[in-house]
Amino acid sequence: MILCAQDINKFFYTQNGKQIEALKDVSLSVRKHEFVAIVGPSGCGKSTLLNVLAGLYEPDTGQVLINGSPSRSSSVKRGHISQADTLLPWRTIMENVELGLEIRGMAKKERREIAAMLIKQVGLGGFEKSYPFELSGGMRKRAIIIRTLAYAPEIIFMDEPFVGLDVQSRDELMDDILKLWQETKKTILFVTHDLAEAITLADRVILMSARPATVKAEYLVSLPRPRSVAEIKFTPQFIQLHKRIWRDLSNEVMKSYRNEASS
Ligand SMILES: Nc1ncnc2c1ncn2[C@@H]1O[C@H](COP(=O)(O)OP(=O)(O)OP(=O)(O)O)[C@@H](O)[C@H]1O
Repeated sequence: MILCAQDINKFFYTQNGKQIEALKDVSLSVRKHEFVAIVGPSGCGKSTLLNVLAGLYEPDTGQVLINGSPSRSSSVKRGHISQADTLLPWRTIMENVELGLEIRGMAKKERREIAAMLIKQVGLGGFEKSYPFELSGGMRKRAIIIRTLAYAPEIIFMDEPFVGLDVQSRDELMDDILKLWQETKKTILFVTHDLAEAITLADRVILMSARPATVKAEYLVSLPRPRSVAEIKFTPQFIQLHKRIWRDLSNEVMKSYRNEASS
């Protein structure tokens, strides 16, 4: 196991002192090279869980181990891709993609080679000298993803990276992620509210309950790889699995509505 979370509990406090229980007794583990998607009702605690797993938030109780060491002090290189557009507007695409390598002190020639290879791999060749504002939303997301891949993290945490993209750009980006994952076999933890996205990409889908989030169920996605985003959703296995998880997810969404109505 590359990542192991045991009995995680996490609370927040609002400005008027109200306690919000975000995570309750969450335990899960992730194998090296595995692609795991986390789904659940809106507001259940998915992002909080990802941030705790990535070591960005300290849990109130429980622990997260990455390669056997506490997540916050582990030396395992990790990448984090959030919903936000985090490209630096004053740097070209090449300069953005090589940013992590530059911070780590890699020589210019070497980092340019790595960045140029990744830029070509995701079809951004020709845009090396462009600035982020000159690219479409999908192209910018691609640049963000390869900027993370450039410094070769062992494990990547992705929080709804396709938010705000149109369907076509999202599908293209999913194909890119599938291809890059197939080639690099990184360990990926991916949070999404879109079940089809989760099944298309992942080896395993973890369903979180309505808040406070606990692990409600896990589903193995044994669809063959390589996968094509355009075709996979029409296969009987995909439809069957989607129906099964959808039923369980809908129950949690209804619970979440009821909780909101009664609070
Ligand atoms: N920094 C914070 N301070 C206070 N409350 C917070 C904080 N971060 C999250 N919360 C609360 O914790 C709960 C879980 O939030 P979280 O963002 O993890 O859910 P989510 O499942 O990722 O939501 P969505 O699907 O809408 O993105 C929510 O009730 C949210 O308001």
